[in-house]
Amino acid sequence: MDAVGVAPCQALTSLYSVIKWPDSLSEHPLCLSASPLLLQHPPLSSEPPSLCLSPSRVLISMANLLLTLSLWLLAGSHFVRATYYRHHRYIPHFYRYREHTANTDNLLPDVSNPVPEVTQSGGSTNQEIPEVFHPAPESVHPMPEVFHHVPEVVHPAPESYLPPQVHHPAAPVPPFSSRVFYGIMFDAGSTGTRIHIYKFIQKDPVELPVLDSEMYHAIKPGLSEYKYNPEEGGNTIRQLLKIAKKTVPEEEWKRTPVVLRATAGLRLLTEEQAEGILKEVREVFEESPFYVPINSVSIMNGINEGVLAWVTVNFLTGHLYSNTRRTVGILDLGGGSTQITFLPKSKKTIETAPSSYTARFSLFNNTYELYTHSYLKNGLIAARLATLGALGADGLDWKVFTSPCLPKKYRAEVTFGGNTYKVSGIPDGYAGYKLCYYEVQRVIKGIFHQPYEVKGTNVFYAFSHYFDRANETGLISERGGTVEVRDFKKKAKEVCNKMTKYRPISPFLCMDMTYITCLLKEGFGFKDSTVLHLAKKVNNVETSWALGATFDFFRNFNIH
Ligand SMILES: Nc1nc2c(ncn2[C@@H]2O[C@H](COP(=O)(O)OP(=O)(O)O)[C@@H](O)[C@H]2O)c(=O)[nH]1
Repeated sequence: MDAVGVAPCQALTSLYSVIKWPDSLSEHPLCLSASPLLLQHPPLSSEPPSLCLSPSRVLISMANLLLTLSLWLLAGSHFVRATYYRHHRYIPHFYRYREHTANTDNLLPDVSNPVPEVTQSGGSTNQEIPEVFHPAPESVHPMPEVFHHVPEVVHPAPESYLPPQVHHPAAPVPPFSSRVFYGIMFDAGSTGTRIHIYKFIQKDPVELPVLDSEMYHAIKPGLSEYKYNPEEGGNTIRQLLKIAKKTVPEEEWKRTPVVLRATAGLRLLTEEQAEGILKEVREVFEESPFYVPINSVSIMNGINEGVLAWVTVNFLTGHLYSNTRRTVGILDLGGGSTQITFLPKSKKTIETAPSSYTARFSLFNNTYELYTHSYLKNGLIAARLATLGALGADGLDWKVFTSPCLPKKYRAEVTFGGNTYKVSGIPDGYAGYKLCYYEVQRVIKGIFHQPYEVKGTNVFYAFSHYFDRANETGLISERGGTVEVRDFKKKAKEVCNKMTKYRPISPFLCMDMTYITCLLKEGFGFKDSTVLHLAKKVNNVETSWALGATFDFFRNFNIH
């Protein structure tokens, strides 16, 4: 024992000499039986294989043991600390360590943190609704909460996608485990009601969902035709909901929002008539198995109609959130109203526009100020009636409205907005492009504002009736294409001067093509050489405000 345990402590004897041990301990030796293991070792002395120490030696040994232990502990702690700093001396590790501490304590990010706003808004506003859309290029929008990658199916372009803020706290929350969710948007237009069922995929819980596909179906006539019979109108919605039930898997119904936005058709009705229809739609929605959010059924204003169509088209063409901020303008020719929307390159465009012709909204952390306007009663069908002098002439059931834009022998009844009008060509008079142009001019002149920039290099996408008429007259195929404004004029002349040939397509073709020509040239002020991209779909998704409205539902763009 001396050699093994006590000897190393000899140097510390002076330390122990100051300790006064109790007398009793100094009189009785303490014995520890040697374990079998110890017995295997050769004895260090001739003493028996047990360890007996006098009390004073026991005390000294215990003190030595304690001292040895504390020395080892002291050395150990120095070693550990030295190892820790060696390991964490690199700045990134150090910061990581600090961040971890902050998170553990549930602290808010430091005020000086360069990204707290995004982090906070992403965290608080998007808890309930999935942000639908794109991945932004990292260099520009590193915050995943804000943007999304463009769905591959829909967007071959590398640009990113949208993300507004959620203003629907009551909406159901797809859990992160769910990889697919849906949104149903009804477009209640003046000439028909359409259902758009969007399927989104949450590919990664960190990334924002992406648009996977769209199911589209249309039904005629529009809800405004049911102003005297809202229940019948409700039945058209029921029919379209059946398609939704077939498209959306049953287990998703309860959390799939169903929304309807009405446009010009309902805007043109009296408040009472429109409300009667909307109330009926709400009831139909309530009896459906889908999620019915607050404000799920309403009339959309013209500004939103233009802006949300712009969002759709720029999303589908990959222009949203691109580094260049290059975007395309949109031209939408509905039945009751027509919209023009674009992002001006020149400040003068906004400065010279009436204040109600501009709209601001936020998207991808950017604020856009667009030139946008919706001309009510200047949609293609409303314009037909206006050209004939029939629009608003309710109660004149006996009157036949005539026009040189119609085939001379044509006679028919036309229904729009729940009213029926008798129309005809001029049997003994003249018909043709020039006379027709003169007639349609009256519907446009003095009404349209020509934006400062429209004669410039902006690229415009035109759809709805622009597409339909260009397709019917052979200007473009079903797949779409580009035309110059002068192509509409050329084709209008041809159609008007050969009315018999084109009558089977539509007796209104001359009037429609002439109206489109006049609208583009004298209404908006486009040059003959302006190139228009005509598209019904882009990447298999309908070019309509409906997709933009779905995004706006999930994340409020705050359009104002
Ligand atoms: N393919 C397609 N065409 C549409 C869609 N929405 C509107 N349209 C076209 O636009 C035309 C008139 O739109 P409508 O909504 O009735 O007119 P509005 O009420 O004045 O906006 C329709 O006849 C269609 O040709 C859509 O989602 N897909």
